[in-house]
Amino acid sequence: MGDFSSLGLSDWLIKQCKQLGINKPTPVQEKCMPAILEGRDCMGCAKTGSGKTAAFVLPVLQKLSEDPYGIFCLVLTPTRELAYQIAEQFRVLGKPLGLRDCIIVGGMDMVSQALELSNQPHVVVATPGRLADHIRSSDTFSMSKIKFLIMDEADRLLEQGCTDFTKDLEVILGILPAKRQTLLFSATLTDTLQELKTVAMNRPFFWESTSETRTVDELDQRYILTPEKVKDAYMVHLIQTFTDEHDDWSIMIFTNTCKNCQILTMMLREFNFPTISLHSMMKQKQRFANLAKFKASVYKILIATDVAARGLDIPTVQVVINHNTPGLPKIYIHRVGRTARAGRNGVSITLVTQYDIHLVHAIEENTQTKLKEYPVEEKEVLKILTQVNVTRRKCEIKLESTDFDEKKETNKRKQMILEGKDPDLEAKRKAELEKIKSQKKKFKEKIHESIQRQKSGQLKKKMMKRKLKKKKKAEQATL
Ligand SMILES: Nc1ncnc2c1ncn2[C@@H]1O[C@H](COP(=O)(O)OP(=O)(O)OP(=O)(O)O)[C@@H](O)[C@H]1O
Repeated sequence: MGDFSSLGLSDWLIKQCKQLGINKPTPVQEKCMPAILEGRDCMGCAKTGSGKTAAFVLPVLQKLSEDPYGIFCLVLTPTRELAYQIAEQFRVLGKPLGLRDCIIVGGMDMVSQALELSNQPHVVVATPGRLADHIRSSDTFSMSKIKFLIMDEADRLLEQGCTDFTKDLEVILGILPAKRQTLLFSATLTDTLQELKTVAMNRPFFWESTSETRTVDELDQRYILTPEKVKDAYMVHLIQTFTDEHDDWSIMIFTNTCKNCQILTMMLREFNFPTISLHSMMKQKQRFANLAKFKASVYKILIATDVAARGLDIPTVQVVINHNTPGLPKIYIHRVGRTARAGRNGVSITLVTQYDIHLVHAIEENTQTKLKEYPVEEKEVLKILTQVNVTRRKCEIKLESTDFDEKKETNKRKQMILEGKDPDLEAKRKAELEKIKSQKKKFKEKIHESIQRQKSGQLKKKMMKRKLKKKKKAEQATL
């Protein structure tokens, strides 16, 4: 493996890297940085925690130092927390340049963001929705001269998931110059390669790590097969065991919904575990504050939805627990990738119900890794089962008495308004659709009934005929 200077990095940047303990380039850095410094587009696909951020930050800073101006580089990323983390890397590594960065994410004050944008920062790190809002509503900044467009977690940005960035990306790409370098990075690029190629067209250099497996070797991947009703007890037992055995540990727990995230947090607090949550129904400031407290080990357990599944780099995380089995292998790869980063060891434990076994098979096939069973003293789990389930129910009742569901409804309405939809009209449409669906269902049931009736009528007739035939035969025989 070469060193940073043989890749073309300047001494001042190498010195900055050393200060952060970055001494030798990782493979993704070694392969992608020369191509980027050469002026090529680049798509880098490397495992979680393998240093993809520095693979694009370092060459951008090198180029910026040769010709500094604003706005030089735009980084797009799917989550707000990740935007802050990337901006921090730029700021720390680019300190000697007096780098000015600007973070444009939802949930924060739009006016001060607009002001920062108009001051021509060198680097803008943004989530697509908020940046597109600024482009639509203001003409006080220009991105027509940017040299670099970077899409971190590029596959997530380009896929049409529950948060669809397509429209916002169209707006953003519309104001960027055609002559630019586009850099795309993720641990799971290959699934969306074709879409990505349409964004990066300048002789793109594509690099993917050659390893057969898609997760890191340092990660011990485990599962526990459990009935749905015993899941929480297993989780509490696991946390208790980790607490007893380790002083210096932190755990990330992933769950499927904001509500579940909230309930599990309340429940673990009832058991006196230092727990904090992160999900999209929280106020943005609270999200940042909770993440900061977790990073600083004030709280040792973070319960999150998939909003925290990608990119977050928290070296103290030794354990990831999947409270639900992720429906997609890609999501699994990112979730478990929050531990065992940069050569460290880590454990992931996925709670699997009988209905999720096919999902585990899909994960194993995709990652080319076999998950091993995590040994647990079942007796110990059963001892706490009733207490855990009663506590959960108590927390559910407590949450129901708050305005959590109402807030969810309000958030949904807000989202619709932002998407240019009328929530009342949408509700009416939904109700009409439901009506049509139920009418169709009734109609189908009626048809089914009448066919059944016809069939049974025909059957009766056949039976009658058979009876008559038999009777005739019997009469003829007696004659
Ligand atoms: N060359 C290096 N040597 C040692 N550590 C490094 C090196 N490059 C980066 N790191 C450190 O490795 C950690 C993980 O890096 P980074 O967050 O960039 O991973 P990533 O590949 O983007 O992961 P993910 O796919 O989860 O987003 C960071 O703490 C970073 O400082």
